[in-house]
Amino acid sequence: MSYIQIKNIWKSYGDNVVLERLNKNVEQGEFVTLVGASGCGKTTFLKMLLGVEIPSKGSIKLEGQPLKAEPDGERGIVFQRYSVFPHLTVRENVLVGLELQQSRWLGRLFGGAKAKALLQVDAMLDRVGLTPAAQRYPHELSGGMQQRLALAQALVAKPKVLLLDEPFGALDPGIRADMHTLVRELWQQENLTVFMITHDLSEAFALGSRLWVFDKVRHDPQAPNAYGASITYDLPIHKDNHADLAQQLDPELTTVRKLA
Ligand SMILES: Nc1ncnc2c1ncn2[C@@H]1O[C@H](COP(=O)(O)OP(=O)(O)OP(=O)(O)O)[C@@H](O)[C@H]1O
Repeated sequence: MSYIQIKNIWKSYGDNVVLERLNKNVEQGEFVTLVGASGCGKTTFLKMLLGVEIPSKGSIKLEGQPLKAEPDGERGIVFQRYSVFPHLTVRENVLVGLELQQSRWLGRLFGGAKAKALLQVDAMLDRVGLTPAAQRYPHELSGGMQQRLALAQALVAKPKVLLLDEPFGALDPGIRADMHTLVRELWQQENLTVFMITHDLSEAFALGSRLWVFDKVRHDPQAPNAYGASITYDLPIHKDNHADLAQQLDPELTTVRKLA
């Protein structure tokens, strides 16, 4: 049995069919990179994996169990546009990641539980290199530091699945390279299963172990919303096949570039 089983997923909003006929199995520890034209439903797919969107049809199973209809500690997410609590320090923001998981109803931890949580928070800040900035507020951080904080917040609750929605899209190339190294380390050390949306194919090749291209296979010019996107390519990524992949993906590459 595969770790994640995606069976005949469809997603519509009213008459707008966004995704159709998604059927995939993913094993634990895979790093799946998702590319496709803007608006084709990649974020919607990630939200279904997170549990904040429900498929219109079909099922997603994690370790054989249907996904819970709301996010839980099993899955952590990082968005491109970072959204943390501006009035909380870096350390407090990461603590929130644990409090939301461990104290569902109260949303706060106290006493011994809080002291224990803070040890985890400090260890996580150390992993992402933010210990010196622990007492700073988000507006005092650079873009790269903000994304490190977003990663720390998503990972502190020890999720098994990490969902990344263009997490590095707004970063300068040098900072991006640092973030790639960090994400690779965290992926390998924590044995995470990762899904990452990107508009940058070289980033997809550099980080992923598998590439999915989302695209529409059916079009009706009279009714552009009648058909959704499917996964049209599912390709293994190896260190030495990037050039071959780029060649195979030429039409998509153009689309992705045009719309990025
Ligand atoms: N809550 C919603 N209600 C109605 N329509 C929605 C909702 N969320 C997304 N959509 C629609 O679903 C389609 C897919 O959106 P989505 O954000 O998943 O695309 P995407 O591939 O991630 O795009 P991008 O690459 O630009 O981020 C769009 O047409 C969008 O307008």
